[in-house]
Amino acid sequence: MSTRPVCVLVGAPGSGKTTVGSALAAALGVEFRDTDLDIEQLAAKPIPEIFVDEGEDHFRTLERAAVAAALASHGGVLALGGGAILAEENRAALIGHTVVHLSVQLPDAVKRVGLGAGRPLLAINPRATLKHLMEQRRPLYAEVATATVVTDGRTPEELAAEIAALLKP
Ligand SMILES: Nc1ncnc2c1ncn2[C@@H]1O[C@H](COP(=O)(O)OP(=O)(O)OP(=O)(O)O)[C@@H](O)[C@H]1O
Ligand SMILES: O=C(O)C1=C[C@@H](O)[C@@H](O)[C@H](O)C1
Ligand SMILES: [Mg+2]
Repeated sequence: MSTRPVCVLVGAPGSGKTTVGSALAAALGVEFRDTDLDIEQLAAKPIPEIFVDEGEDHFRTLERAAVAAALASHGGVLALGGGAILAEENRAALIGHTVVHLSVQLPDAVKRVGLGAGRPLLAINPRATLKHLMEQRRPLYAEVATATVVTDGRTPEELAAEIAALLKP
């Protein structure tokens, strides 16, 4: 039998995929994996450096490979990068998986992301760029999601408990 994630988390930057995903994995007693971290380990450098040195297209190529590998081999909670759903190949690969969309509105996303360093796509005019990214991607998150959890004003622990309850058969 092939291994598949118990849950895949998707959502905008700052939606809490990494934070809630770690808490959810701990609550379920399974491993947490994050394709952003997989890519950084494979490239042996942080994502902002990949964007600067090789460009976004190269990052997206690494990301498609990381998503396919993780979906095929990870049995725990899997967080995808915020832009992974842009690739049709990734959206198709998610069909048949349990995919939770962590939804967030702009005010909470801005508070959480902080509009500082570390997110290369938000380097210029961060608030307007984040707003645009979120509007462009909202239908794509909805397309792949089997459930949507509203995260605004809620703690990562509350959200992890809610998702754990959703996953119960
Ligand atoms: N529900 C929440 N309430 C308050 N703060 C949160 C919540 N979820 C995440 N945060 C905080 O927001 C910041 C961003 O969270 P996180 O890195 O988990 O987002 P992400 O969805 O993984 O983003 P990215 O797409 O950039 O990987 C972190 O500092 C985290 O502690
Ligand atoms: O929203 C995005 O496109 C990104 C989000 C992060 O998770 C990283 O995957 C990277 O910074 C790109
Ligand atoms: Mg993350």
